[in-house]
Parts: sequence; C-alpha cells; structure tokens
Amino acid sequence: MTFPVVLTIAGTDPTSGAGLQADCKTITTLGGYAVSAITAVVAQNTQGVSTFEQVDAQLLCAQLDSVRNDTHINAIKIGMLGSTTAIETVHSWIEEFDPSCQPPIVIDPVMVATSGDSLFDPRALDALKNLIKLATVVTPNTSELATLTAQPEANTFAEAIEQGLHLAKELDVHVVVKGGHLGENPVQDAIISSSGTIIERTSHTRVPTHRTHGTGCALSSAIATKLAFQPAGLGAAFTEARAWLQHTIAQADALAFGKGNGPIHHTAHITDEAVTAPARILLAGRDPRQTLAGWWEASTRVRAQIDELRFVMELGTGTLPDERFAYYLQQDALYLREYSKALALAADLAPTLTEQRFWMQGAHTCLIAERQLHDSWLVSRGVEVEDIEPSAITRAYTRHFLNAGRARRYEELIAAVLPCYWVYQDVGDRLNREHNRVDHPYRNWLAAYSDPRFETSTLSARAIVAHHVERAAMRGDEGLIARMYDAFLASCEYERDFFDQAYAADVVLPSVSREVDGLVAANA
Ligand SMILES: Nc1ncnc2c1ncn2[C@@H]1O[C@H](COP(=O)(O)OP(=O)(O)OP(=O)(O)O)[C@@H](O)[C@H]1O
Ligand SMILES: Cc1ncc(COP(=O)(O)O)c(N)n1
Repeated sequence: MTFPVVLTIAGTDPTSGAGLQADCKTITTLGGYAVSAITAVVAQNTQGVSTFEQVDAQLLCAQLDSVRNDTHINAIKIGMLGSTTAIETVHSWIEEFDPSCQPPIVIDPVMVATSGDSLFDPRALDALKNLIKLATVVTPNTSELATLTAQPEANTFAEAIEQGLHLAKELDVHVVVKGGHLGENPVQDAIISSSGTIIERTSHTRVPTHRTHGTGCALSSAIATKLAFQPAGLGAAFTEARAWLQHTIAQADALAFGKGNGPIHHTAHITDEAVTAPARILLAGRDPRQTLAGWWEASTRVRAQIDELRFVMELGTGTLPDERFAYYLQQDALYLREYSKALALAADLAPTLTEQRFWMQGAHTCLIAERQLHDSWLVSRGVEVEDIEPSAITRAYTRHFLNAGRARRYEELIAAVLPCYWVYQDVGDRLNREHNRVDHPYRNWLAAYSDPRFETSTLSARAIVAHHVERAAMRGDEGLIARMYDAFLASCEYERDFFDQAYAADVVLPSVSREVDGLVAANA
C-alpha cells in the first residue's frame, strides 16, 4: 500500500493541539504519510504561548531538503512562518520545484494564536503575500483576512466573502473564507476561486465549546491531505475536510485535554473505527469480522452494486423519472415507520443510558422524516402513502431487524440497523458531492444524506456497534460476532434491493400529478 506524502512546514505545539504536531495527526488520520519541517519552536499550551524561537534559515532549508531528497511530496501545508527570513527561505525552496511538478500548496497564514498571542512579525506581510501567490489555496481567518486586505475585520460572513473575493483576485489564488470568529450559528465557510467565484459553501452547526485550539491548522492540513489524494478536486477537498473537522470539534469536549482552550479531537474518527488507510493496516492479519472496518470491507461488493444500479445513477444525475422516485419514497415512508420501531426496541434493550438516548432520538427522528416525506414531496404530487402496501423487499428488510429486536437480541439488532445509517450516508454523501447543483430535481434528498448531523449520527451508531463487537471479542464470543456480522451484511444487501425495487419488472408505479419544488429527507 502506498500513502500520499504530505509535508507540513509549521511551528510546534508541545501539547499537540495546533501547529506541526496537530498537522501530523490530521494527515495521518486522513490516510496520508506526514513529513515535516519546523519553522519555529514554540513553547505553548492550551492556555497560551509563553515564548518562541525561530529556527535559523539554513536549518529550515536543510530540513526541507532532507524531505525532498528522499521522497516525492504529494501536497504541502504551510502554517506558522513567523519571520520574513522564514518566509523567504520557504519561498526560494518552493521555486526550486520544476513548475510542472510543484505539488498543491495550502497556506494557513498564521498570525495570532487562539489565545491572542502573536506568532507573526507584521513587517513580514509583503513577503507573506508574495509567498501566497505561489500557493493553490490560502485559508485566513477573518482577522488574517483583514490584515492581508488592509481592511477592518469583517463583522458578517458577507463582509468576509467580499474581502475574500478581493484577496483572491489580488493574489491570483483560491481563498477559503472561514466564519469561525464571527460567532454566527450556523458557522459558514466558503471557497473562492482565483477568478473570484464562490466554488463551494458549507454551513455547520456551531459546536458550543471553547475547545477550538488548532481548528485552522487542522482544516488546512486536511485540505492538503485531500489534495494529495486528488490534486484536481479542490472544491471536494474543502467540503470533505470541513465535514471531517466538524466531527473533531464535536468530540473536543469528550477529549477534554488541558486547562484552557483545549484542542479538537483529531483522531476521533479512527478511535470510533472509521475506515481509513491506517485502520485497514491494523486489520491485516485479524479476522475481518472482529472490527467494523472489516465489516465495511466485506460489504465492498454490495456497495459497488448499489453504485451501479440504474436507480442510483439516475438519482445522481437527476434523470430519474418522478414516478420511480415517488414509488421509492412511498416505500421509504412505510419502511421508516418500521425502522422507527426497531430503533425504539434498541432503546428498550440498550445497556446504558447513552445508548438508550441515542436510539430513542433516532426513533423519533425517523417519524419526523416520515411525516415530512408525506407532507412535502408526495402530497404536493398527489401521491398517497396510506393507499399502498409495503413491497416484498420492504417487508423482508423490516422483518429482518424487527425479528432480532423482538427476540431481544440487542447486538444483532444494532448490527442490522447500522447499514441504514452508514450505507445511506456513504451513498448520499458521494452523490451529493458529485452531482448536487441548484437545479437538481432531487437536490434536497442528496443534501439531506450528506448533512453533518446525519454524519454525526452515523458515526455515533458505528461507535456503539464497534463497542459491542469489541466487548464480544474480549469475551471470546465468536458466535455473537458472527451473528452480528451476518446481520450487518444481510442489511447491506437489503439496502441494495431497496434501491433497486423501483425498477423491478412487476412494479406498479403511482401516478404523479404535478411538480412542486422541495423535498424533505427520507430514512433515519
Ligand atoms: N465552534 C465551532 N463549531 C463548528 N465549527 C467551528 C467552530 N469554531 C470554528 N469552526 C470552524 O473551524 C474552522 C477554523 O475557523 P476559524 O475561523 O476559527 O479559523 P482559525 O482562527 O484559523 O482557527 P484557529 O482557532 O485554529 O486559529 C472553520 O472551518 C470554522 O467553520
Ligand atoms: C505553531 C502554531 N501554529 C498555529 C497556531 C494557531 O492555532 P490556534 O489559533 O488554534 O492557537 C498555533 N497556536 N501554534
């Protein structure tokens, strides 16, 4: 297996919340191989910066050469540089790349730490702007954006966007505008192209935490890592990195490190067993049934079949006929009623209050989604749910998990309900990233499944199931693990058949009366 190499050029943080150490964690978590060059040694922690010293130019250059002489670099993230000397050293070093082979460069123009301590010599501003001209993308916060554009700090996201447009054109660089400092909820971010158009916008719930130390470092190194995998996909690199960041911020209070503005939880995804390249390496030699990463690998074939279904492809491109979509939504509404019962059964059987709360909340959300489906898209097209019967597929799928629940087999039940989160989130997120556009007929369906709240629920469901697999493995209960594994894979197959049924030969499609815009999400 080969890993794309991502170089971080940054200052240090001994407590690993920001700077070079945090960048290395981010790159590793997202499946890259992290290499680094130190610009400044900073004595800091979650409470502030006590002192720092710049690394001299020769030593900085020697570190950079050590990396370049030994490996191909797939992407570069540049963070704290601090002084004119460091900036000019990095500038000259980058200019030595053959222009046709220069890796993508992400610059986080670090000036002031979250604690308010300065990490930048203001006399270095012109040198920094010259360096930014060599970059692919720059990711200033609102205060850095104001300094770079010589304007007062923005008070609203719209003002920040104006400054971002100005900077993009002036320096001929893509700009990520970040709303973290604005206090608005939801938090908005956007990426602007060098020609001055907004490529992507994101909107996320503001996490109520003071533990946001290192968010800027993490976002920029995550974008660099995504670019290392896919150099041409800057828009997707930004939205994927931002979605990843949200979960790390949401888990910061659980990490609870330090006495001050603590760090985000960079590795939250691997601790709850997300499937990343490192997780796959850990799998080598282990029975794939013993980890969720192994389950996911085992479902690869079925997931590929889902991607190739006519229904899914047309849903993505927006060419799916209304009647097929209406049929699917009718069945989905019926499915959700039963799925909600399964989640309520899981709540009843849950061994802890946290798990009980999670499943109960899911059961409730399903019923809201079922109502919204009915009240919006279907009603507006004159399609009723009450008139129809569940299909054979809907019946078999719901029986599969309800049987486990009614037999009070908690672990099997939660393994069986997991694909409805995980497979849906995976398919929806990819379709949304590849196809969503303002005039897409099913854009709200696509957006719903890549919603960060759905992603957070999916990660929680995975964490709960992973915990029970782990416990069964510790007890040596191979039989239970095998039953959970089978229940999970059977549900993946039902997911495929569920998507496929609107194109079954004998399907009776509803008649759809008129077109009205707007559709609300199906499923959990
Ligand atoms: N409380 C929060 N909840 C959700 N997202 C947040 C929160 N605070 C910051 N973010 C996100 O974190 C990223 C960094 O934003 P911010 O504007 O704070 O940049 P920064 O100042 O460079 O970060 P840092 O705090 O590391 O210096 C952005 O994607 C922003 O949307
Ligand atoms: C070496 C270094 N680089 C960047 C930051 C900014 O991170 P934050 O604004 O979250 O403190 C930092 N504190 N230290």
